[in-house]
Amino acid sequence: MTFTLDDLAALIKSRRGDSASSSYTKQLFDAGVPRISKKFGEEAFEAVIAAMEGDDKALTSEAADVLYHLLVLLEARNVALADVVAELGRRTSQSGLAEKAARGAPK
Ligand SMILES: N=c1c2ncn([C@@H]3O[C@H](COP(=O)(O)OP(=O)(O)OP(=O)(O)O)[C@@H](O)[C@H]3O)c2ncn1[C@@H]1O[C@H](COP(=O)(O)O)[C@@H](O)[C@H]1O
Repeated sequence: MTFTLDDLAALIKSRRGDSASSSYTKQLFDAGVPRISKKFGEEAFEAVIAAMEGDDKALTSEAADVLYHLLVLLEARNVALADVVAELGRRTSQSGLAEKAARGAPK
């Protein structure tokens, strides 16, 4: 079975109401949006460093950290992953229309 970002988002959501303090995710929620945002920024910076150094193994690992912390941040702000994906979908269809217009296709 394939593991998806939706699966991870659901797992993160379930940790929010968890009473187990051993959960890193729960600790992040308890620390609040500023702390989660800072972690997200740090992980993004580490991904940038890995990319600049051409270290693809490290980039893969840091990218996983980035995605995980982004999902925690979205959940903390009650922004649904589905809404982010829908926004990406809108941009894709808009760029599709722009490409057709550039080729002179009728709208
Ligand atoms: N995908 C992740 C994931 N990626 C990264 N991390 C944690 O993010 C942290 C990364 O921060 P750092 O590398 O800076 O490590 P650190 O120094 O310990 O962190 P800080 O002291 O700076 O907070 C580490 O503690 C990692 O364990 C994650 N923690 C959890 N998950 C997922 O969330 C699920 C639930 O985890 P728990 O909430 O811990 O049960 C897990 O099963 C995983 O699927």
